[in-house]
Amino acid sequence: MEPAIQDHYPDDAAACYGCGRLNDQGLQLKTRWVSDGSGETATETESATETVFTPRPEHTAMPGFVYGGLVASVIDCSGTGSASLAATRDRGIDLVGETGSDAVRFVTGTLEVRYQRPTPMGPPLVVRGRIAEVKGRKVTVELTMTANGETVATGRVIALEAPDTMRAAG
Ligand SMILES: CCCCCCCC/C=C\CCCCCCCC(=O)SCCNC(=O)CCNC(=O)[C@H](O)C(C)(C)COP(=O)(O)OP(=O)(O)OC[C@H]1O[C@@H](n2cnc3c(N)ncnc32)[C@H](O)[C@@H]1OP(=O)(O)O
Repeated sequence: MEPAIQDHYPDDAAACYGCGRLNDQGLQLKTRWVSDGSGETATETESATETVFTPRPEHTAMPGFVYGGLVASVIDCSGTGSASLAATRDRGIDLVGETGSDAVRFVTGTLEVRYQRPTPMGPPLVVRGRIAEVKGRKVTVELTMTANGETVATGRVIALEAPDTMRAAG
């Protein structure tokens, strides 16, 4: 399995509620390139990322259905994680070891979510991300969330490379 980008954020960038590996109360989302099964990472044009999360009872909107804010959170960090994967690969950085500090870090500039149908509570939510554009410090990612194979939400994240001043503030 491909490494999760969030396992390669340095400790001072690993507290995010959505995807920080050091946030015990958080969702601890993990985002990876989808490998094509051949052991090779897919090529630029066909590559996609994947983030999988199974909602918990406290993520309920109404009995049987997932809260939309949780859906947005999962799409959000899938987007920033995908942006980080893309920029890290573009710069030729290898992700090494179990945890590390080798990922390029991104924050959310814009988050758009379109709720296509009610999201059922129970099955894993699978988010596929496609890198639409890499432009300097800005990466645009288009995302689709499915549950039981049906699309429940689509989204777009414009992610910006985190300025050093943000890290100091954290
Ligand atoms: C907030 C604290 C975070 C601490 C992070 C510590 C470091 C660790 C980092 C990562 C670890 C993992 C964390 C995952 C995070 C999960 C998701 C979140 O919850 S993030 C929190 C919510 N987001 C914010 O609070 C951003 C608040 N906004 C800002 O700080 C700035 O607006 C920022 C950094 C996003 C952009 O400011 P500029 O000064 O870098 O950007 P300019 O140089 O003006 O523009 C560059 C290009 O980007 C576009 N751009 C700028 N802001 C945009 C925006 N908000 N939406 C879309 N495009 C934007 C511009 O139009 C320009 O595009 P053209 O090159 O002309 O094509």
